[in-house]
Amino acid sequence: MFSDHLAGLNPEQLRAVTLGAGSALVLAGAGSGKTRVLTTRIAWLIANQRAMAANIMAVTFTNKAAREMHTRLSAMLPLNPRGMWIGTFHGLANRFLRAHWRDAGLPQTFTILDMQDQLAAIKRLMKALQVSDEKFPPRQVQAFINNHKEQGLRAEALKPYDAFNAKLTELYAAYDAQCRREGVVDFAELLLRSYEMLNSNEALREHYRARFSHILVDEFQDTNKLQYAWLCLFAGPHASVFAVGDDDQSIYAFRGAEVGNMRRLMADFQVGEPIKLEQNYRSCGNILDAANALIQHNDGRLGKNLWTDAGAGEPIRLYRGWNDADEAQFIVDEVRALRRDGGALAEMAVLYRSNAQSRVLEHALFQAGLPYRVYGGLRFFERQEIKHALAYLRLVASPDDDNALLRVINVPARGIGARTVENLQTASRERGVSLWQAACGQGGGRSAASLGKFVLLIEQLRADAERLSFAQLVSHLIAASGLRAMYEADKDGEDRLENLDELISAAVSFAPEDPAQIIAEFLAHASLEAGEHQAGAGEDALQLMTVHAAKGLEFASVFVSGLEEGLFPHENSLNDAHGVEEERRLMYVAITRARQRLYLTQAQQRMLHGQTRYPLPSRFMEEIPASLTKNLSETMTAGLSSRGNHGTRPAPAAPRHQASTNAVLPGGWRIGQSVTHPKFGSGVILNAEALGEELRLYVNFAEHGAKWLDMRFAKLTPA
Ligand SMILES: Nc1ncnc2c1ncn2[C@@H]1O[C@H](COP(=O)(O)OP(=O)(O)OP(=O)(O)O)[C@@H](O)[C@H]1O
Ligand SMILES: [Mg+2]
Repeated sequence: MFSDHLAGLNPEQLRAVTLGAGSALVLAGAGSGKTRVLTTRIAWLIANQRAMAANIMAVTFTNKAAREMHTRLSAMLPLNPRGMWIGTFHGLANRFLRAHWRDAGLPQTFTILDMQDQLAAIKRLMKALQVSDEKFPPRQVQAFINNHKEQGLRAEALKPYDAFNAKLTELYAAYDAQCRREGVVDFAELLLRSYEMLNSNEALREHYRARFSHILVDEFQDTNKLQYAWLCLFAGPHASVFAVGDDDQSIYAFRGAEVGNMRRLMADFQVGEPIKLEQNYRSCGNILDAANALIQHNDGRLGKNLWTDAGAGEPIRLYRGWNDADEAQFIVDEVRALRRDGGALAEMAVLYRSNAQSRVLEHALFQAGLPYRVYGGLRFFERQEIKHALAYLRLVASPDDDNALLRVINVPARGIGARTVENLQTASRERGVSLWQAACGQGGGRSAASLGKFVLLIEQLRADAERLSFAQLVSHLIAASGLRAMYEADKDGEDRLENLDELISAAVSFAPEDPAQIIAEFLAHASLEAGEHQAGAGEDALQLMTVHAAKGLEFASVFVSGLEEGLFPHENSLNDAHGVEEERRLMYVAITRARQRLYLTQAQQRMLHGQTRYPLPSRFMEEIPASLTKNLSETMTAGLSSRGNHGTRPAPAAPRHQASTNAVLPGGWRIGQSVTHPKFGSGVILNAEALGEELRLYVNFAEHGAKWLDMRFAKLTPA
């Protein structure tokens, strides 16, 4: 019975799930059941004939979340998920453009450029236009283009205010022209193009407005301006928009997301009072108290209270390693212990602020033989060998795809040199045709022979595509292109071969919406997929990811690592209050991922971007009441056995808390060392910051209290 699914809900949740027609906003803290309410509402709408699957659009934040929603819905209802539009903004925009490729001015098999492809396309363009990449760093050009697209602004709409800006605008226009010529779209373009189409085509807009009577949006606080405008085009005046969000978890302001959209939604869709959910079902009391205490340091919150009846649970565990390897080793040891007690690795997550931090953690995990998966690192579909194979596939689908052609024209090496490629590019520019067409028209000459073979290879693959099944085609193309042989000949190619085989498996299990479009659909899937396809999926593995990637997820045990000033909060954020507040919301997201156990770890010495740093503990640590925590670095005794052997070994006789503070600083100073100052008298070094040649020591003087000293000037001597 469907009512069973309603039985476990609390009264506010039940009210939200069963609201009548009209729009609503659920504004509630982490773990209060927003996503659960949203999913249950979809099922309720269908089970009660308020809507049919085809009338529903649900926007989720990640592909993973979309899949989970599918799974939960299928469990609640006998349902064909196909009819329902559930996905990310990008995923849904892609679906829309596939259905209307002609009106969108796109080839039927248009391909999607991911961020790397886009950067490559920009570099290529700048080279052709002879624009200096020193004056105009390609990444900056890329950011310029994407930021404007995300605000819904085309190059023509911009009003350059100086010469530099004018050049960027010109590059933006030229880049868009190149994409149109090649029939490719980047991520931001998916949304902008579909937005423009719906905006200008009334018949189409009315068609969709008549169709989608219910539009549901998860993580609404992170929608940006264009996404909101996009939603408004799909949602006619009679649509019920059901949005759930949490202003305290808004973590994409840097990308243009606006909490202001909540106010806009309330005005545009006549939403009454937001529905509040106050019971947290995810985390134990200590964890929740820590999250509440932390977020109270932010100003201008909409304000919410969260409570739980789960009991206080365990204390939050703190650990301060004496360097980053020590911190990583601590995590490894704890993970092992949790596992011995029966915990599944998949229920444990290690979170970090920046991707660069994962390297040290990975190293420690690898040495310990603990299986792990990194989310949002190098994604499966971004691996070199996979991109090569996909480029061949893209050429089969549309040989005019210049990006794809350039990627593999000489991979594996087949004697087509840079000169030949330049000639091709010149010919293509002069004649206004794609590189492929230029290649087909190339006559005579020795280099033309190898080019001719390449053309033949692609033509042959295109013919093969007609008779082979999709999976056969992928397998055949990996062999016929020479990619397989190339990696077989490479003594380190084993992993890459495994990945290529994994690609074949992905092709075998891929289910297209429209079998006639399987290649294009698969390519789109590969561009949009967020890395859940890593080899070894299915194996129980520890989860590693950035805090951003952890949004909406939950785990029994969570380690938040690298809690140091400059790292978390990130140094780029420190100059303005808004920056620090956004970092604090990010910390709030991190803490609230944990159900039973939370660890907060940091290192006193860290190697980052090739520099050794001696960071201060993160201010966020101080914002968590000590009564909720237990400090493991201080209760640890002389042991040191498993963790003492990373880097400089601390003095063996020292108790743990001294050992862990025994890093040697520039100039031979040590944390914990006794010192004398001519004016302040005797004291102990508590902390240090090093920036290049500069060293600052934080010394606690017996008579004058703690002070920061700049060691370029301070006359400090060992006691
Ligand atoms: N009424 C309930 N009874 C029991 N468990 C519940 C109830 N409501 C939600 N939960 C559980 O609480 C956990 C958190 O729910 P959910 O993920 O929907 O929260 P959320 O508000 O979306 O969190 P976040 O803000 O992190 O996205 C889930 O495990 C969910 O199944
Ligand atoms: Mg959620």
